[in-house]
Amino acid sequence: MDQVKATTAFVANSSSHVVVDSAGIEKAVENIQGKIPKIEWDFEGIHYFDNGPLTVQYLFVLDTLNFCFWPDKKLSYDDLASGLKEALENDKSVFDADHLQKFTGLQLRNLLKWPRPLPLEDERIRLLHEVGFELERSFGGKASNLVQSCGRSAAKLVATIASFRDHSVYKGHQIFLYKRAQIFAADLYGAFKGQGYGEFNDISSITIFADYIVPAMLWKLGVLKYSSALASIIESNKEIASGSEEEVELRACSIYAVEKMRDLISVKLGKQVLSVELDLWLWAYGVQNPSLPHHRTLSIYY
Ligand SMILES: Nc1nc2c(c(CN[C@H]3C=C[C@H](O)[C@@H]3O)cn2[C@@H]2O[C@H](COP(=O)(O)O)[C@@H](O)[C@H]2O)c(=O)[nH]1
Repeated sequence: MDQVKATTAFVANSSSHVVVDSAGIEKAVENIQGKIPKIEWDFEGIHYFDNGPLTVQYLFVLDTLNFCFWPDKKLSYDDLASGLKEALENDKSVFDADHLQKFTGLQLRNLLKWPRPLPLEDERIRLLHEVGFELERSFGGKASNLVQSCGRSAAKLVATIASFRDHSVYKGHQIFLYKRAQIFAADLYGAFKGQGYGEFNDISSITIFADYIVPAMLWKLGVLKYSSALASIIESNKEIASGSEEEVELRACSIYAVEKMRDLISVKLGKQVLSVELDLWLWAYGVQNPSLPHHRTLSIYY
């Protein structure tokens, strides 16, 4: 994902609200002491897994909907994953491409057993329809065919589903962040343990997935520093507009900072680590620390 790495580096070098702190990176890497805590994919025990194509369909639907939970104080990513899992266990055809194209908001809510409208529910439905349509049109209805068409390249997979168009224009430059597209590749890699549908020759090209948890964790570690104006917006839970300089900097600087951490780990500790591993570690700690303040943006990307 050279595009993601190059354009987020541009943001980190031009930023006004967020600073990637080299001393913070050095300290964080020193503290790791060569032992990045190994977090298992599905450490939460919430995901569907049958080692076959239906798991790929599940992960594709999951990552189609993997954004914006915070506006509902009770809703979390876990509710989405476990709701989709249960629905699939009850009806193996629930995520067939023709069904995806017909979903209504009420059906999705019922399927997740959620008593009120989901945040950005109309967008969630629009995306399900779009994904169902594209799967049927180009991949015989199956996400597993889409994955196979990419010949074990995570970068090609991300490019193919760049319909999860996650990019912004920042100071006149187009910036690529591709959170849900990259996390789909990482979910396959994690769920299938790097084998079968999860085998990629270029998994090291994937960056972290810039959501609202990882930046908060990097800030807590001292790797990211905020301007005082931005710090007070985040602390007071004030919304930050999607595509604003602040929002792009938070996400892009997170990606850049973790790539720098990888470089430093390689130089100092002689270890090659994947961004996927660093992401899961940072995310798992962040998500288990609900008092950690995070930025709030209404977004279909994360
Ligand atoms: N960077 C990054 N962000 C991730 C994930 C995951 C889940 N990945 C699965 C992979 C292995 C594990 O077993 C996980 O189950 C979700 N998110 C994001 O978090 C936010 C939800 O937070 P809250 O509202 O508190 O539930 C929301 O933006 C969501 O998109 C990740 O791995 N990395």
